[in-house]
Amino acid sequence: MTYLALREIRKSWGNNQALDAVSFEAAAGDFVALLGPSGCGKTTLLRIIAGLELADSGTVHIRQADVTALPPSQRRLSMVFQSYALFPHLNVRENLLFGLRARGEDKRAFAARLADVAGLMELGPLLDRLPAQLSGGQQQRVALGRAVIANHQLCLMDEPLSNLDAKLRQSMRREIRALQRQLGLTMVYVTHDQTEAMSMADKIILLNHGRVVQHGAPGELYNHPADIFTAQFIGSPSMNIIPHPENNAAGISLGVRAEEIAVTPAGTGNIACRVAHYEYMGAYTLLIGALPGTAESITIKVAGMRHFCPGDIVGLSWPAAAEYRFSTLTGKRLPDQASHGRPGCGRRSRRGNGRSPGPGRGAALINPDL
Ligand SMILES: Nc1ncnc2c1ncn2[C@@H]1O[C@H](COP(=O)(O)OP(=O)(O)OP(=O)(O)O)[C@@H](O)[C@H]1O
Repeated sequence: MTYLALREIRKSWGNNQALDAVSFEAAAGDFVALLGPSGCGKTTLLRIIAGLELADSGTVHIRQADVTALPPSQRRLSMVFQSYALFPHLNVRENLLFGLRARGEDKRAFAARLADVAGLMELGPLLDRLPAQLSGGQQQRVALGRAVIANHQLCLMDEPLSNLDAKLRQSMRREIRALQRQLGLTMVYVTHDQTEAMSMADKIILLNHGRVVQHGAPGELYNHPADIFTAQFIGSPSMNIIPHPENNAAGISLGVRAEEIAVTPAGTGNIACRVAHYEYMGAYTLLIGALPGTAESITIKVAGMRHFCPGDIVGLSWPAAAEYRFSTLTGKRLPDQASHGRPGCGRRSRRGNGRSPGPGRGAALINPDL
């Protein structure tokens, strides 16, 4: 069942069009991530769903009802903000109960609901503390608890983890996802962090300049990016976009992910590159190379610890199935070549024979003028 539907939402601030005909739907129990770079309109969209901001045009439907004109209090949803928005002078217990009191809900049920949420969020021992006496992670948990205690099926979150350190962020991601599943919440989650969206969401709505660039399951965006923007926004490191090495391929840019490229001896592989530098990351090494005769650089991800000599020439090889072709002019992805294109296939089927460091498409493409 469609739980949330946005239709053709537009919003401008003066001359600045923050949202341009944004539409999407979320089914009951879906975890939807609104993803995109800073300023693309994510928070504005979330606030419009919540009723904290009014759209210039377009409609918001929740549970099949048009709520576009309803105030936030009548939309039956909860929201978690980046800043946590806890009341500093209220202890954890009172922060958790604040919304229930404000809505005049039945006091006889408070104790049981408080006990449930305190248990679920492991807040029991902290109920008498003020927010200032909590760590960032604990404050975050109170903010989540406040959303959960409201017992609304639709939950909106605006970059809820951005104030936490990397390790805590990772564990909170799992907690939020587990909580969302356990309670069957329909979640709309704003983030600019593609890793967060990839690891948590059932569906990603990727925005840029107030428009939906592409939407779909994480694997869909990763394996079948519609354009260069999606290709480079999804995945880490970003997909390499390089000039097509074949002379007769003017107007075509080639996309290859760093993890699909193997380093081969100079004079072999698909293209040659000059080692610029490398970064050892523990489980893998990132090699950053310069493509001779161009201003382009290329990033290669190789397993384990590897050493390279800056200035050295190496070959780079990748399976044909790992290549994406884009129009240099429009940035749109071009249809896969018949030899290896399998539209609609998942990640595994897109790939060829993995990372074979063999000669690839070969010697004809190697630029010997280094
Ligand atoms: N109250 C406002 N008044 C004027 N312009 C605004 C207002 N709120 C947002 N904007 C503008 O609308 C655009 C979208 O902003 P929004 O906060 O929705 O982006 P965002 O994707 O959430 O960005 P970030 O990730 O940096 O929070 C931006 O250009 C922003 O400057």
